[in-house]
Amino acid sequence: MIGDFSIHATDGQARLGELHTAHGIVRTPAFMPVGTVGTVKSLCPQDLRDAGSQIILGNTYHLYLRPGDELVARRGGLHRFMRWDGPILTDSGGFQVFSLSGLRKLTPDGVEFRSHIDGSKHLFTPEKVLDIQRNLGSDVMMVLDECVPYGADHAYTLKSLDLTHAWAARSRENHAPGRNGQLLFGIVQGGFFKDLRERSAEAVCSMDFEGHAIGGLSVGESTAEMYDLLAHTAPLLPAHKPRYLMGVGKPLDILEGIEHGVDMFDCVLPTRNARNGTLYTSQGQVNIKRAQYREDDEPLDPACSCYTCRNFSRAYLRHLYVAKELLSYRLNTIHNVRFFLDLAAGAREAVAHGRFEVYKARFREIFQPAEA
Ligand SMILES: Cc1ccc(CCc2c3nc[nH]c3cc3c(=O)[nH]c(N)nc23)cc1
Ligand SMILES: [Zn+2]
Repeated sequence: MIGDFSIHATDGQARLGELHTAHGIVRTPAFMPVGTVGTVKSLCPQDLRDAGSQIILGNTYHLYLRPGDELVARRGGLHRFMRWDGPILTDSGGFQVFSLSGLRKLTPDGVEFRSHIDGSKHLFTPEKVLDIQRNLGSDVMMVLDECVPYGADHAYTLKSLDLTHAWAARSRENHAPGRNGQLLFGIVQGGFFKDLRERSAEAVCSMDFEGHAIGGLSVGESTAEMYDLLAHTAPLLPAHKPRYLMGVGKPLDILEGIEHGVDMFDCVLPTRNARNGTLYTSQGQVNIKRAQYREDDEPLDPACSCYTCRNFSRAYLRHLYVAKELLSYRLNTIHNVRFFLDLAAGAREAVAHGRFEVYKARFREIFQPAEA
């Protein structure tokens, strides 16, 4: 049934699961490529399918401002508009307001902000952002929350929880479980305070959401801080529902999350870094602009079977990047998205066979080789 989450194997806290959505089953642990204005930059839907994408992220904030969620609804919803027939998860937009919009104001009713496109004034309330996500036709919707800025003190973070929890309750009230097959996930906040993380998990996980996200991480903190709060917070979320770690992360961060029982991940790294020539391979990171690749006939990653690695040399990829050719974006993004999707697919395989620890250790060797 839509919304069902079943666990098929476990390996320590790591689990192999399946989330049933209106547009298909998501096998977890899953990596979700980040789409912004109705596209995963430079990729077409077929590229996404070829790379193994199951579920992609759509951006509520951007689509609301342009072309408008009501226009998308009139065009049949985001799936039809962008020709992606798999599951789509959309964020509530509050986080994007704080990272993109200049003028914004937090009020008990919602977030007031000015469009970064034309300066027009807008108000995101818990109910409004659900109307937008319903218009987009998202399969998994997120509640409006306040992502507390890194470094906020205990008092501010505590006060912010009152708002975030009140908004979560209003969101659940506004969208009944199973409505139109669109799932609603709650978001746990609490900053970097373990007592507030417990308080938020207690409050949010008692509101009968179909899944729970860990918010407020990947906001500029150190890896050690992120891992510490992750280890503390993940087990507080009910094990029988999907756990989504928002905005995470680098390959090793995703594996750390899986080890602690997280099921869903999103990160802009594969797409953003593809555009600045930072490529992820089975031999570590490759900065394709480096002179050492000028005459390198080898594929970017001999262990990768993506279109880019099957057809082009590092020399050609470097040339495209240096020449600022549009094809550079596309070939680099095809590879990086495939790398992150293969990382998740390999993790599912490893958990299924009780070999996750070895799998994680292999990647640590690649991306964080032990000091020689
Ligand atoms: C299209 C899209 C882009 C990005 C996201 C996740 C964006 C994101 C975070 N990214 C890094 N850290 C993050 C924390 C939060 C958070 O606490 N709350 C919300 N609602 N989103 C977050 C979702 C969808
Ligand atoms: Zn490749």
